[in-house]
Amino acid sequence: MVETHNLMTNINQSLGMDSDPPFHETYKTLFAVTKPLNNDWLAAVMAVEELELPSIDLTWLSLESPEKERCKNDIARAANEWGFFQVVNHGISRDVLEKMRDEQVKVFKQPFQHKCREDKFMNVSAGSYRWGTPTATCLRQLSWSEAFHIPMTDISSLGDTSIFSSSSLHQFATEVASLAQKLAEILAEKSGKKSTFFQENSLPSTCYLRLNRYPPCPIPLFGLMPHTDSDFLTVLYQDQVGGLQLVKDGKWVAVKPNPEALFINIGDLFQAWSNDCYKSVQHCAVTNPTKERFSVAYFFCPSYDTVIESCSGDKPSVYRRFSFKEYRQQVQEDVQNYGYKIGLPRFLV
Ligand SMILES: C=C1C[C@]23C[C@@]1(O)CC[C@H]2[C@@]12CC[C@H](O)[C@@](C)(C(=O)O1)[C@H]2[C@@H]3C(=O)O
Ligand SMILES: O=C(O)CCC(=O)C(=O)O
Ligand SMILES: [Fe+2]
Repeated sequence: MVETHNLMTNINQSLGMDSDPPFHETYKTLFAVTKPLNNDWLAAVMAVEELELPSIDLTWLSLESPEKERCKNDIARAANEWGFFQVVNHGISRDVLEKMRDEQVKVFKQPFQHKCREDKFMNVSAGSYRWGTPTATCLRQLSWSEAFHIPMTDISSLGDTSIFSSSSLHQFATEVASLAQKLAEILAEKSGKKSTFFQENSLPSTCYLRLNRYPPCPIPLFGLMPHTDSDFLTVLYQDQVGGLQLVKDGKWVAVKPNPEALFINIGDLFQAWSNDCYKSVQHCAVTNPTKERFSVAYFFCPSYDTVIESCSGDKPSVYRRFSFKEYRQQVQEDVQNYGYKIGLPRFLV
């Protein structure tokens, strides 16, 4: 592993690729102590079956026909059985998606030192650029990726001094936000909850975009550690490379990429609010040995003081009442204290 590390460092330096975060240098001791081929988890990560997620054609939603109701039912069923699905004919044009991707590629190509700057150059809140896992004590705990967390409020105020082109991000974020809202309302209606809840409680200030880049990695690692999302739902726009995996019926499966689709997953808040009707499933990203991979996630969140009441019909509440603020704080505290998120089990009745 030490040789691989040296080789990669030399290649990167000779090609002048100083946009990559210094993964090899920073984690060289972890590379030195891990024997990848003997690790079951590495083998498991690589040897999973590739599946196509349930695909839902949103064209039907704009037609007043029996198919509209069938489409809504398909969305609810996928959220219940998989917690994940893909949508096609989602109404976001190829042009908007391509501009977003071009922007993302351009921003990550900036020299590493620039990406770390927290001034007008990036013009996003401090701490929005992250890479690797500072607390990792073995390769298994390392996320081999870099990311920008951009709150929606920052997107609307990006100025000309920022490296981000505000129009590409703004247009993408606005359209994805309205898609998220539409899907959330359908899911609320189908689980017997109030569908106006999201108009009342979702504020752009808490929603955010996460721009992910997964550099190629010589050995199989997590690009993003297994986790569930802490929001209501997430819309993911990913490229063709593949690497997203999720748990289905207790087994890790790989998601087949689809350039025509956006990928939707249920977050913890929806699982709690729907009283376990919809599933917030564990997912992760794995690295590719030769190709870099890009994805953008939009996290649909309510305002911090929104109270999540877990109830549906006659079924007793699975979770106690909690506010989004309380949930976020608990997740942050757990990540800090234990290095991982505990999530919903903390809020069981
Ligand atoms: C170390 C961690 C930070 C994170 C929770 C986790 O245990 C693993 C994944 C991280 C992630 C990725 C998606 C979302 O941005 C996030 C808020 C989430 O729910 O899982 C973050 C968590 C975080 O930043 O606190
Ligand atoms: O990049 C991916 O495929 C997954 C990203 C993700 O899960 C996240 O950003 O929360
Ligand atoms: Fe996620």
